[in-house]
Amino acid sequence: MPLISLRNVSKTFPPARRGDAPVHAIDNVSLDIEAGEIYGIIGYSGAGKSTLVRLINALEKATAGDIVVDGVQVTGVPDRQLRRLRLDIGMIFQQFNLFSAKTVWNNIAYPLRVAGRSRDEIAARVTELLEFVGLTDKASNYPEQLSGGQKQRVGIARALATSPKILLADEATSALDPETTHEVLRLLRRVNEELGITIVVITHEMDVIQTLATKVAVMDGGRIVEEGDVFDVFSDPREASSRRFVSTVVRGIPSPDELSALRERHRGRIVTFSFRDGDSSQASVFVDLAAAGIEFELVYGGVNDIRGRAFGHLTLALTGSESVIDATLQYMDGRITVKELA
Ligand SMILES: Nc1ncnc2c1ncn2[C@@H]1O[C@H](COP(=O)(O)OP(=O)(O)OP(=O)(O)O)[C@@H](O)[C@H]1O
Repeated sequence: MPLISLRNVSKTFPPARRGDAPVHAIDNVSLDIEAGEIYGIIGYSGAGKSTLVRLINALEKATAGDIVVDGVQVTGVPDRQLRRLRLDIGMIFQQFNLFSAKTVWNNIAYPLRVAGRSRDEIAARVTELLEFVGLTDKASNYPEQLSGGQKQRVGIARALATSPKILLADEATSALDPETTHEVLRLLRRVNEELGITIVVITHEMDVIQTLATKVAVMDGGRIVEEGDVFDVFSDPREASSRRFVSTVVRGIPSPDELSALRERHRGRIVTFSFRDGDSSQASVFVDLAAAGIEFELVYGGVNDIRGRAFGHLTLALTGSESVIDATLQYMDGRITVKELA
């Protein structure tokens, strides 16, 4: 059974002013997230990502549909049961949301105090968490004395305090520079691998999904337009909005404008060779072309790696005898995908 399951869930906000239309923030979304996954939700601002997550931890009530988290029906449960459910779900935020007047220690201890744990229990747990996030020496510092990356590590420790099964990360790295982002992503991966916690990552940054997630859903206008294994969505995005996101981190097939710029700078026929894990190696492209005596120049594209699986689109300018090029491309097509750009 999935750890998080949404069936035909919708959330409509009433209009802000009389006469305005209601906002369909979530529109008939169905989604399953299995225990142990790192599940990415990507989409532009306003796509409905935060609302989706707020529905999962019951900060918002769905207008329609069913949400089940860890076997508990979230929709329509009494408040007492919701409090228990929320202990099962930790959350981290873009702006960290730490208590500025509390030390690092007290920030992390806070949810344990709220949950009524004993002093000894709190001391042992906070010590353990500080060690896990590498901030033992900062226990008595205040948030303003920390860097952004350190603040987010405190946020993660606080979110983990009550040993939740699920961690929701809402744009958790969007306020951080690229290097600090990678440090936080590495920590999140440890949270998943070492503690077995299921993570739902909301972001508009495709590279966060590429380095962290195992599964991804692409949201647009309150709907999930594409969903699947990160490798599949990155290597072969089917929907236009997924293709736009993927193109921010993967150089695919050149756009018409890029193609005319390439034609100005390069002689020959412009051909894209696309390959995915499991296809015969991309090295064979160069071997086959060289064997046929065709000259080639790599003009666009690259090879991508997602968790050890490779895919890419290599666009080459080919020069040589027309008939030899035709025959060679025909021979190569089928073994890998060959597309001559018009
Ligand atoms: N409390 C609310 N009342 C009215 N409308 C809301 C409310 N919360 C969200 N919305 C609307 O719902 C839509 C989805 O918003 P949401 O914040 O979920 O998107 P998002 O993908 O998380 O965007 P962002 O990345 O900017 O946070 C938007 O049109 C937003 O204006």
